[in-house]
Amino acid sequence: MGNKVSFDYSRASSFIRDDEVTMMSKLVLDARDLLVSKSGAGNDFLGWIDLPVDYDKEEFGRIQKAAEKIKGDSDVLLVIGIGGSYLGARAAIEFLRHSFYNMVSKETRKTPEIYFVGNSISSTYIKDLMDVLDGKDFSINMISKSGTTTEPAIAFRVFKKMLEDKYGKEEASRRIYCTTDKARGALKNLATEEGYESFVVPDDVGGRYSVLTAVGLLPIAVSGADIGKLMEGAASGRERALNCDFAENDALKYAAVRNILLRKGKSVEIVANYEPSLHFVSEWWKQLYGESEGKDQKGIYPASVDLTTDLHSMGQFIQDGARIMYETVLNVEGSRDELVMGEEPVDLDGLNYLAGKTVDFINKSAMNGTILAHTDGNVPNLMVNIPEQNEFYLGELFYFFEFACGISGYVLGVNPFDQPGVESYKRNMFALLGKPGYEKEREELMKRL
Ligand SMILES: O=P(O)(O)OC[C@H]1O[C@](O)(CO)[C@@H](O)[C@@H]1O
Repeated sequence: MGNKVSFDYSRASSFIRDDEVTMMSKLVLDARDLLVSKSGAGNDFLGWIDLPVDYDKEEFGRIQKAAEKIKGDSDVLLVIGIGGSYLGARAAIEFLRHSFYNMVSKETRKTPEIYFVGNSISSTYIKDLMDVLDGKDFSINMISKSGTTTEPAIAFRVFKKMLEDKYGKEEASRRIYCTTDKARGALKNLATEEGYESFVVPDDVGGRYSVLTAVGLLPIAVSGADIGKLMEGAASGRERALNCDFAENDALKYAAVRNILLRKGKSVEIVANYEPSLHFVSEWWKQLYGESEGKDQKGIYPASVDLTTDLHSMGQFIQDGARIMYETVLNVEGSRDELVMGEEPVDLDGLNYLAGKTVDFINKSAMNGTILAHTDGNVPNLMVNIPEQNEFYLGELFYFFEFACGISGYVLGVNPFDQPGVESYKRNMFALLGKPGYEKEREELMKRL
């Protein structure tokens, strides 16, 4: 087991020549210069680069205090947000805490149940969540950088009313925590007006790069995870990303290799995990790379599978379908818990050959067998090794992917820090909903429906 998050592309060596890596390393090093000198496209949004070492300590303390208050007075925390305003927190909590976090008893867990809402527009989901809250003390962390996103705003209106009906306006206002812009937006205005405790999404940190701000840190702290260790891990990832030469720099190597593969026609990257608790790390990663690189009719389509689960569904396509993808395995080297297979006196299920083996050994054998099978099926394999599931390594992992993403976007020739494409659906939705100011668009769209 290693002692850091690391990247290994040795199993893709039959698809990538050393001289290709040497050539690409020059582009990648230029991209790093562009990024750290803050002279490239999107340079208003590079606050995440130094966050692990240069964050607001006063606010960090307030986050920890707020988390303690929520732990003390709430059975449930609702986290309202969408995209970068929820995926990092959800990824971290699922990665770090019990697989059945909300279901284990409060005595064992010692922290509130945590539910995520405002990441869809489903009335069924909202109503069902209201049932879950029945009779429980709860608080809300409303997270929106812009403060105007429709999905979380709808959920907030519903649950704010529920909170006010239950506790009265004054106590409700002490149970609402807003994470938003420091000065602008409807949510900031509301927070100021109602006196909600507020945390800041810095101007120069975009949503998908915001997990190490209050956006991620407050819910993660409420779950009982150590946010100090998370920042330490990110600082270690930053140190290596900024200062190591190419040969020792995993983030640069990952950015280089994925651009080499793209230029060979591999336009889909499938991130694969073998631990269900990494499902939302993949979801977080998909937003990071999808919004950063998918523009100007370019980019690698970021996809994900949970294995071995999806070997029984998507496995067929990966092994044998159109050869458009490469696979990046998130390999947790040391499993958190050990389970040894027992021996049965009569071997009716035919599993006695596994007696005495750990379930993790079986999982790793499935992983290694799959990697070789997929490689034989012409799917280049990349590995991101994670020594174990703790806060430190998660911090390193977040930073590794964020840094590599900025570099990779520059090598691709796009601005990795904007997302102009996400406005189109919003324009149409507002027009169809009859939002003032969208009358002309509405007329046009109605003719097409
Ligand atoms: O935090 P906000 O402003 O509500 O945005 C949420 C998400 O919506 C997007 O702006 C896309 O519409 C993402 O980039 C962002 O993470």
